[in-house]
Amino acid sequence: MPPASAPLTEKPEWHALLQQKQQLESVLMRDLFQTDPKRADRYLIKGAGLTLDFSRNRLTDETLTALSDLARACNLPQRITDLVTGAKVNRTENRPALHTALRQPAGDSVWVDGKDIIPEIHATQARMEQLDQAIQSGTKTGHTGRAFTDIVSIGIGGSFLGPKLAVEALTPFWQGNLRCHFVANIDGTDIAETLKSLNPETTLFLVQSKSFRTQETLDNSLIAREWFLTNGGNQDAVAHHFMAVTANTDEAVRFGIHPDNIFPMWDWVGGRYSLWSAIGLPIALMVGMDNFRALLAGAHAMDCHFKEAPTEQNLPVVMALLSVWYNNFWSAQSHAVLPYDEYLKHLPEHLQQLDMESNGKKVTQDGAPVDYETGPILWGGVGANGQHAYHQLIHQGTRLVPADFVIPLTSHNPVGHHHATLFANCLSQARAMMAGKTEAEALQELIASGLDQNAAAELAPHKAIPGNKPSNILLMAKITPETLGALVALYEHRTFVQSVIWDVDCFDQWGVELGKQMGNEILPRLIDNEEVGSAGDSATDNLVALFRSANRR
Ligand SMILES: O=P(O)(O)OC[C@H]1O[C@](O)(CO)[C@@H](O)[C@@H]1O
Repeated sequence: MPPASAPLTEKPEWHALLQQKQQLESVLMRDLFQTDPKRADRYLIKGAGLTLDFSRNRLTDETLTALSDLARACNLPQRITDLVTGAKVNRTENRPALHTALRQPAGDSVWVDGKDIIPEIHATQARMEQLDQAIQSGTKTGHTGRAFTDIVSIGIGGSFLGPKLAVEALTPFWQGNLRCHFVANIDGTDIAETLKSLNPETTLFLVQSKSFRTQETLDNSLIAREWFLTNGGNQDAVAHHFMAVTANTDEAVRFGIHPDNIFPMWDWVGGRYSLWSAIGLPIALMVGMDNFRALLAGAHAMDCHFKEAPTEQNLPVVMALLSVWYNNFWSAQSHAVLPYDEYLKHLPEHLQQLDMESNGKKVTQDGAPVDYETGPILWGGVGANGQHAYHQLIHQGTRLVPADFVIPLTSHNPVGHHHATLFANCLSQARAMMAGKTEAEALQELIASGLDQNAAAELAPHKAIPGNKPSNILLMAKITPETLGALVALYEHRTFVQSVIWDVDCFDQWGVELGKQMGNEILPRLIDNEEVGSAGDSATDNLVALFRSANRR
């Protein structure tokens, strides 16, 4: 028998799954439902306020057991313990990844380099609460004494996507009359358009950057400060209007942020896992600290479920194993996330960074090239709009696109029959993907509608839908801080479990760095007045020349 550390594709559990795939190739899900009336019940699992219906997948109990065996063979239980106890799971950066600690209650202990980090996390939350209360009560105002009306969060990547998702998703919980704006892009339009509607006297800027070295964030913050100074502000007043969240306090102070206005981040929090830290300030200020704590509590409930639930009842583990199943055994190239809730419209964007920056890797933890596919392309958008766009490809295209439908049972906006209609749309899409329509059924329908045999036979192949397309449905009672926290934590753990199976470091992102480095080399060639040498290739040089002539001053 190969040792436990055998490469993934040499493990017997991998081969068992290859056999499963062969057995299931000609099996139709619609038949599985027909022969097993308990299928829907068996594949409905719950945790942390979320319900996962994974019955519409190409699997049987045997497959599920084989997937669980693979997880055990990859040491998943130990790897989960390592994650939550602060082992250095980010091996290439020699760091723990302790986003779970950010949502642990006071009184718990998690140790990093001999120091319990929980007290510092809660002290930071207390500072966030003070700021929230001071803004709400009017004791913290702009430099002229006027109450803040607008918050501008300047950050990108993980310092942007998570807070933006949560602020939008929790719109029904917004307090007071504060408005929140996000600026991320280095396209000047982003900051310019945002500033147009703002009054410098009543605007608070949050510079959000773990490293405080990210060009987009620093350049946008400089423009914001310049705008503030040229529109009635002054150097002393900057301290009233600019705050930062960063792990690099020295740089933030050098930039001009007052030390009292800096909230800490820690190198043991990955950017894309950071909305639970002070990077979540825009959320806390918009929905209040009680709701922010409820968000943390929802995520913590999912952490407990993740640590404690048996593999086949464990929501993130099952979802991750299903992703591996389709990615590695059925050649699915992508995965769709389809939130059937307007408030969750930014979920796919956040998950794109979470999943693709984490698992877009091509070497194992030991640096050996993988001989299997790793992270799929994650995409999606809000339902039912997608039904009138890309669902056609899911139903009748040549590619296999497993999908997650995410839908609350009740709506914050119960207008007319809208929510029932939305729910019906969601169920019908999942059912159509699963059951499809055979050519014989299409033919029968066409003849019944009055078409003659020949015309019906001609049309039937176009109307036949193959079905057998897998999907999950994730439900929650309503979108609340708790259920949102659980949902986002669920996907974080799903991402981690996939990385454990694929044996990749899901907490680094070296690929992003090369583009940043090259960008820094190209920029002077675009803006310096004197002649510049080659950027290294003629294609880049040609376009540098075009840009220079178009922007000659
Ligand atoms: O918070 P920072 O340091 O500005 O980084 C922003 C983002 O840039 C990245 O390093 C690369 O995109 C992300 O991982 C991170 O969330």
